[in-house]
Amino acid sequence: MRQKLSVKAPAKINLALDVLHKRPDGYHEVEMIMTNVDLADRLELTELRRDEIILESTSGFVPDDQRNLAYQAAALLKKKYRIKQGISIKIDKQIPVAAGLAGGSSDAAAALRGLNELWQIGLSYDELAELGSEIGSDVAFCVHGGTALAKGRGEVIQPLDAPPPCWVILAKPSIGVSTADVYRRLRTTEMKHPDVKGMMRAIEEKNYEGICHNLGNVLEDVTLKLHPEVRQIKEKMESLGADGVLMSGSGPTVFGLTRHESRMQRIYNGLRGFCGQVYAVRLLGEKNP
Ligand SMILES: C[C@](O)(CO)[C@H](O)COP(=O)(O)OP(=O)(O)OC[C@H]1O[C@@H](n2ccc(N)nc2=O)[C@H](O)[C@@H]1O
Ligand SMILES: Nc1ncnc2c1ncn2[C@@H]1O[C@H](COP(=O)(O)OP(=O)(O)OP(=O)(O)O)[C@@H](O)[C@H]1O
Repeated sequence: MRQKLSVKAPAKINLALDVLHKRPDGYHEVEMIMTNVDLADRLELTELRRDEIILESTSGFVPDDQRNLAYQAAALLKKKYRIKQGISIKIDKQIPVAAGLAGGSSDAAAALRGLNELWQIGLSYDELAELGSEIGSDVAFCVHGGTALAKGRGEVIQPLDAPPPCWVILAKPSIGVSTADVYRRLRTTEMKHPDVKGMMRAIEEKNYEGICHNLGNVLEDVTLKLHPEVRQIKEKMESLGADGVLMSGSGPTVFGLTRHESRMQRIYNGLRGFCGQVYAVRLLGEKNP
């Protein structure tokens, strides 16, 4: 019987994103607080007799070859651990692409976790995260999942407690944003830094109001200037009564927080039709099993 495994790949949002400086290697030194939400892709991994990697996805927007980050994860493990078995990766894509929600990174991380188990390689999450950061800066967080402070270029992970439960409304306009372009346009001397320590304290104290108060992302201004429709979505979400509103990552997805189901419904309904894709999901916040 061929071995099969199904792995979940949840999206992330950045509750806080600060950039300290640009590094000599071209990356930016960051301090970010990331957490998972229950919008997820699902990867079905099936062993193949032939030594090859086959990738399919339900989305027309993602590559199905070595450009796919989940393909790169499988290729990396095969090369490093001299795995001779082939693998079929089927991605049921639910996370919008190029959205600031780390869809590709989470698929890569899920492939690493799943193949580590399927091929019985025996790596720890720390080891998988280190490998994953060769693929992208967000992959390390996605290997661990849950809620974490990420430093370095995003690959140095310090786990945090889960924030208190709440609804997260995600709104993505019908544009894609290039992360590299947003970082390139960032002027590190003109930034309003978010209070990352304040956010960590609020999470530790399970202080929902404190979390809403400390939301901040230095990349937001860059993307808002490039795409005024992102600002319109922010303003709309605020006027519909979200307690805190912020752009995730390099955007363009904007998220809003509320604890009340009736208000979640109001925000969700108010945004549908106004904006490309809208989701109402829960904060996950807990680490991957
Ligand atoms: C915006 C965030 O998603 C927030 O979580 C991440 O910082 C970006 O993570 P990512 O998409 O996994 O990023 P990568 O694929 O590693 O890098 C894409 C590009 O973004 C820029 N980049 C990324 C991370 C970082 N700390 N500094 C950077 O300057 C680099 O130009 C890089 O070429
Ligand atoms: N499995 C994948 N899922 C989505 N995109 C992928 C995948 N593999 C490669 N890509 C490519 O990566 C690019 C960015 O996609 P992704 O959805 O990961 O962006 P993102 O949500 O902005 O990521 P981040 O928040 O980490 O910056 C897309 O243009 C896509 O072509």
